[in-house]
Amino acid sequence: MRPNTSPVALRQARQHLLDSGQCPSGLVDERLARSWSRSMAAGLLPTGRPQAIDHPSSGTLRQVLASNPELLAHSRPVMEYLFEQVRHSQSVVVLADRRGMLMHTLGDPHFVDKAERVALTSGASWHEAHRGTNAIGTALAEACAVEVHGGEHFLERNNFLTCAASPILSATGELLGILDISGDYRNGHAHALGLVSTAARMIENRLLAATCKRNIRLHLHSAPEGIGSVAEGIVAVSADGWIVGANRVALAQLGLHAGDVGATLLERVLDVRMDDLLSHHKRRPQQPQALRTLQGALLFAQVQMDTAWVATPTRPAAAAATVPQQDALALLDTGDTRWRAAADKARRVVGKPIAVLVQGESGVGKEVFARALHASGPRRDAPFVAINCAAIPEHLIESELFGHVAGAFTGARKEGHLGRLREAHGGTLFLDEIGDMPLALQTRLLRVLQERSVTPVGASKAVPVDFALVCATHNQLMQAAEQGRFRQDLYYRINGLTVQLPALRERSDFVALLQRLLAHLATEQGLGFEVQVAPDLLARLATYPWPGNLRQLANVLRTACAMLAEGEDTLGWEHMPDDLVQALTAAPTPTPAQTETTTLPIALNLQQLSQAAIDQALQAARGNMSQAARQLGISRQTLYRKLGGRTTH
Ligand SMILES: Nc1ncnc2c1ncn2[C@@H]1O[C@H](COP(=O)(O)OP(=O)(O)OP(=O)(O)O)[C@@H](O)[C@H]1O
Repeated sequence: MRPNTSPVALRQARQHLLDSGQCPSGLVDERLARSWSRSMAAGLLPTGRPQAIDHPSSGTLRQVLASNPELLAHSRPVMEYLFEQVRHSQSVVVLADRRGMLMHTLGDPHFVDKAERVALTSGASWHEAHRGTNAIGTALAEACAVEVHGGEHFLERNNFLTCAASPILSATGELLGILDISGDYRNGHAHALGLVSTAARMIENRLLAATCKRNIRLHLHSAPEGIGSVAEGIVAVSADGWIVGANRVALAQLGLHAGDVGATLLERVLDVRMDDLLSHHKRRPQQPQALRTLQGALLFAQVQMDTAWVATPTRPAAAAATVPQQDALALLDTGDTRWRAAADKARRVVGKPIAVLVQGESGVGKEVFARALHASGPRRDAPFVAINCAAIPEHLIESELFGHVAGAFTGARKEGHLGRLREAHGGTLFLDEIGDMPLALQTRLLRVLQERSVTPVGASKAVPVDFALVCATHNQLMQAAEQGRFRQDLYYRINGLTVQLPALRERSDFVALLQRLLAHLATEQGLGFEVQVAPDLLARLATYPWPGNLRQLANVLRTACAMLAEGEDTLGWEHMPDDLVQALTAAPTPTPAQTETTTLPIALNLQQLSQAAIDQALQAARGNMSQAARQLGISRQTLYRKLGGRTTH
């Protein structure tokens, strides 16, 4: 496995293996020792036969071939080229799937016993568990290129072979299969490992170009002449700048790992903006651009893209039109600093191709926020399409989102269905409770976001779509992604910018918010006067934890306003629902200041009341902030905020 394992050491190691059934330490390369150990753990004996497994039926083989069409199609021409290089060394060139099953072989294995020839035909398994250490099985197990010579094979019956194999990876780093050269160990090709590794790179590059044909591709090399060679890096980028595919060279050039694909913006690793990259390409399509990686290395880049795709108008006129700006978010701002910070952040990306993820507890106003964001941006005259991923039955989500052609499945609408994603074309798609989307649909959604096109259920052609994406979740998506319940690449994709909306109990603008809600309700219910709240009730409402957040508060106030009798303009305890009254009165006894019923303007009144309540709680808790906050029913942070510049002990 390693050229410097001496024949003597190998012989000793094999003897040890035969005598003791143990893998000797220190005599052979570590990778070989690991592989021998795995072979023994699989129940194989060096002098024994391969693990008895049936040669698969032709149906099973057909299935395996049918599930790897792209891999086979792009491997065949490269295998032919490779075979030409090794023709005189009596070798076969083999392609195996990701489980080690041979899918395609080239060359006549006359160096193999007649009885053994079947082992080198399509359908045979060269998984380590079946045939012990061998280049295909070990390359799969170690996920890297390996060479296995003669006596390094675990089974003695394979000691006449020399094999070199390299994994073939997808554009996103997934292991697709193994390319291998096997021959008689006395005639083995001196450069088999280099050849097979280069050929595997060629297949990977062809696959990348095919699977990412809808994306912008950057061919990278440290010298302009290197572009187009097998040593070039290739990175596929979506229209909004996300890296959606890369070959191994590109990963190394950009300092990335396979796991970063789908989760990294190009401009985070290359010092260039997408607009500049594309405008240079438009002006001088044949001339490579000199770029710097963020580590400072110089790379030349040549852009390639499918012109038919790029020429597709992706943004309808309505969205592109310059309409006077209006700041709908500002209309929701009632002074809370955390809410305002979230709005400021979101405002900066509105109109740009950056997905926004709104996080916050249920009822904090995530959808209201997303609508305001849409209304503040250049797409405001186009649709805002809201989908609650948790509310649609799982079996309907697919057609609901992606649409279907007429009669695509039993129960499908006769006339077909456009699908919510296409309804959002030009506008904003709001995916609420995105964390509840089934995993299979996450994969389809990711594809839509990468390719910017939708294939309706039952349709054969993709339709371009263009929308701004805003997602919302009340749970920790990052955690869900770490636990495998949510696709990490989708998580990074929808999380161009995260904004966290504070829970109502954490907000410092309760009174202003309440006044705005009351003003809104007064208009909604045609009251014709300003609604007040009795100060003792207000003091209680302000310190209540509001588990249902703004939704709960808005509902309570809506019902209360509707209950105001003729001539009444002040909400009191009698207008509150019984369960809320119970919860409010179960809280700590109000301070004397809180029980005052003056008719001072609400804001001033509350300020005085809450300062008095805070002072009293702090006194009772002897300055212990956590205890005081608990008593007041607010968070420690809120208490600190409410104290503002005041010093505490
Ligand atoms: N800024 C606001 N002004 C007035 N009412 C609001 C505001 N934000 C939210 N509400 C009220 O709260 C209700 C819930 O808001 P929204 O649906 O946006 O919350 P959400 O965080 O998306 O909830 P969920 O997580 O349950 O989907 C709204 O229907 C509205 O009555």
